[in-house]
Amino acid sequence: MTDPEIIIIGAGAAGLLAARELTQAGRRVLVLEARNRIGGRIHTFSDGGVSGPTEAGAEFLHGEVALTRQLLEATGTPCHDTEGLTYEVRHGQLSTAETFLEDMPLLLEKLHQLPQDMPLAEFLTQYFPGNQYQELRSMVTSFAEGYDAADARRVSSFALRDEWSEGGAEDSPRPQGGYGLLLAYLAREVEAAGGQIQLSTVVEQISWRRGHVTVGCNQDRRYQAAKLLVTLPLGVLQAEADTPGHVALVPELPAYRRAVATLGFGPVIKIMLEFGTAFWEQESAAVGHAMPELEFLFSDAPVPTWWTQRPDPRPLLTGWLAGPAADLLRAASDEEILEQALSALAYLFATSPEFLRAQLVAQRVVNWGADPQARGAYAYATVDSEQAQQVLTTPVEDTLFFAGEALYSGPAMGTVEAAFSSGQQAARRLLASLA
Ligand SMILES: Cc1cc2nc3c(=O)[nH]c(=O)nc-3n(C[C@H](O)[C@H](O)[C@H](O)COP(=O)(O)OP(=O)(O)OC[C@H]3O[C@@H](n4cnc5c(N)ncnc54)[C@H](O)[C@@H]3O)c2cc1C
Ligand SMILES: NC(=O)Cc1c[nH]c2ccccc12
Repeated sequence: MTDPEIIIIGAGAAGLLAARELTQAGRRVLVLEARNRIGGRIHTFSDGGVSGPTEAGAEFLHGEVALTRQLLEATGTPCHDTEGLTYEVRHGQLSTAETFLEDMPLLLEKLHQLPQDMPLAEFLTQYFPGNQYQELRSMVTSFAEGYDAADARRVSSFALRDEWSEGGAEDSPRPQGGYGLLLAYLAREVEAAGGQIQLSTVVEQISWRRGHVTVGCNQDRRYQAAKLLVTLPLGVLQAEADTPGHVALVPELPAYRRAVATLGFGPVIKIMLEFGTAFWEQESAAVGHAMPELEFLFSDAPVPTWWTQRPDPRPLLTGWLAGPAADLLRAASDEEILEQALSALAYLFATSPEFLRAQLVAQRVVNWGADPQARGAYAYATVDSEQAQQVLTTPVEDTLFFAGEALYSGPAMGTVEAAFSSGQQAARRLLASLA
């Protein structure tokens, strides 16, 4: 390719959607991607002994997802609702969960009366004080930490109010065959329109002036263009100099870095365990707690959340640890995490880690907080998010543009749809600046 007009950093959902928009508008585009694969926080894998496509990152569709649905249609990918029973284990007691939180109506009522936004932890101490509400405070905090990967001391109460008013996680369809299919399709479209996607290219430095950028990468490679779209994950933009993943800006953009620090970005550890059989379906000599038709399992175990692939009968259990609890394990080895996961499962199913190990066919631990190209899983709103997003979505001198799930200001920040939508918006702004 002759020199590109536009460089895009990152071949995730935001970067690839933007690249398609720009190449199809006739622009010369070069996408630089650090990893040896496309997709970023979408990673559908089939290796390592699993019996089918398995999601290491994004897995579910959240709410209205117009752009995602268009891509599902274009690729002929059907979507399956999850189905089955939700169980709960607390203090060693197994039950089927009727409702997530009995006091949800009361919680929502207080949230809707709240005149001014504040972090969740502050809201709970102020509006639900004392011993009487101890259980409520702890359940609500665990939910925000465990689902939104948020720190309760920072996450916006208004954002949670809006999320919970919409019914939360009840419907969780999945693309059959995985999200990876959509990203592979986008990459094909980009290449068909003349765009280039270059893998294993780690951007280390962005030097810029109005109308010109030089991007310095590993192996002393340099690329130049008139405009740059940065889709680096928020965690990478938050990384300080001399920490893994850091990308230098020359000259620096202090107001942008401050905005980046204002937004929340939480870690997730996902543990995929495939077994010889779905041993949880019936009670046996080895398994004290059977959970027939298990879909979701919520608990007080150190790895608290688990799910199956129902309606797909594959004997795969996915463990999920997020927020401050995942933060504590950022530096832990995968083997340590696997051990914790197996001992959590032993408690939950009233069995032994040895029994579980003997049943294990394939395993994978993905510690997103420890990944230098992500440094976390997804963004959450803080009290000052809106202003910060306004700063970050304003192009710098019509030369530097930013996109990514964290910059999407609609109701589903932190999702694949948010990333697609933010990529599309940034591409359109960029095109307008070229007109
Ligand atoms: C465990 C997990 C579960 C999730 N579950 C869901 C879910 O169920 N549903 C949902 O909708 N969303 C989910 N999400 C969120 C969703 O995956 C993200 O919001 C979305 O994929 C982000 O896309 P993006 O393009 O903004 O960022 P990314 O996908 O992170 O793309 C950025 C790209 O930049 C690259 N990069 C980083 N550093 C450099 C560098 N120095 N040089 C060059 N390239 C670099 C990265 O490798 C990456 O490919 C989940 C995320 C995680 C981690
Ligand atoms: N299991 C999930 O879908 C987690 C998730 C991804 N992005 C989010 C945004 C908000 C809340 C949860 C999520």
